[in-house]
Amino acid sequence: MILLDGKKTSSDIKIEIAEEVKKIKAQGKKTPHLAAVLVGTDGASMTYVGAKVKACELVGFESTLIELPEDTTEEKLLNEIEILNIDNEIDGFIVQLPLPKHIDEQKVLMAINPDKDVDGFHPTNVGRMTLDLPSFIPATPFGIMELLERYKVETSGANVVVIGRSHIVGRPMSILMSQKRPAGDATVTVAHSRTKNLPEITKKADIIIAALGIPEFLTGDMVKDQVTVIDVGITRVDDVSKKRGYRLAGDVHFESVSKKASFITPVPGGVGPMTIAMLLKNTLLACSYKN
Ligand SMILES: Nc1nc2c(c(=O)[nH]1)N[C@@H](CN(C=O)c1ccc(C(=O)N[C@@H](CCC(=O)O)C(=O)O)cc1)CN2
Repeated sequence: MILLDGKKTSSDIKIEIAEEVKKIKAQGKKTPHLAAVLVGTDGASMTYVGAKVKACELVGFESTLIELPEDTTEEKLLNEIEILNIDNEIDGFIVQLPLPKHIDEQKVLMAINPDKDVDGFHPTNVGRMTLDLPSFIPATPFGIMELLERYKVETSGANVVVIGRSHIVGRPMSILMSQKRPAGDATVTVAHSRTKNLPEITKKADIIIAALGIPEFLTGDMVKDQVTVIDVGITRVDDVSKKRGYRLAGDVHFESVSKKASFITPVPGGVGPMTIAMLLKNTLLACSYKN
């Protein structure tokens, strides 16, 4: 079993990006600048936005963090987005999800200028990606594709099962893996909460992408030997034996599945860090349009 090491791979990518930034600065060109908008004080969201800001510092990007209170109105948030849309210093920005329930997420994401939408969530970028046109690819799917490619996992003609159909992971993954691209050309099945006899489907999969947000849902008896498993899930499960009072669990029961898998991502240290690295790659691309 080979571990698809997202922590090491994301570090390699950040080193590559840092080298690119040094060249950009040496040429007197604009330094990439990423902004992040955080609404509220959800612990996980604060961790992830903090990691994005720290990653920017590491590679030499400029970064701006806008923190708004939990009770921020939708109108106030939309105003902040419009300010970022017209600020030429900002190359790309993200609005950290999830948003508080009183705010319409889709309306907020559609307010982001597609040319600055480094999350790749705007319908324009989703449409462009679907039509094989240059676009920002959502960071988590982008990171999964990069992992599969760098570890040379065979995907052409493979039976891929994507479990979960979210707009930010499952849906784009199903599109990307079916496209003619490195780590693509697969035959894709999208499973979800309404899928019947899921174990019969997963047992036939060469590659499984688990992105449904149910801790340790996928177990060893649900997969075949030599399967490749990508665990997108990350749930904080109470665990008093841990310093932080919780442990991180993926959607995959690692102990039983890793006994059968040929490749598997760990949680933590798999897809998560890749999400951060690929967001930086999207920001570098956004900035390149100006340089
Ligand atoms: N605007 C966005 N919101 C959210 C996105 C996104 O891509 N754009 N994705 C997720 C959260 N996410 C990025 O924001 C994210 C999740 C996990 C990690 C990560 O590195 N996890 C570590 C463990 C971190 C911890 O200690 O909890 C790991 O898996 O090793 C990075 C980014 C939802 N929101």
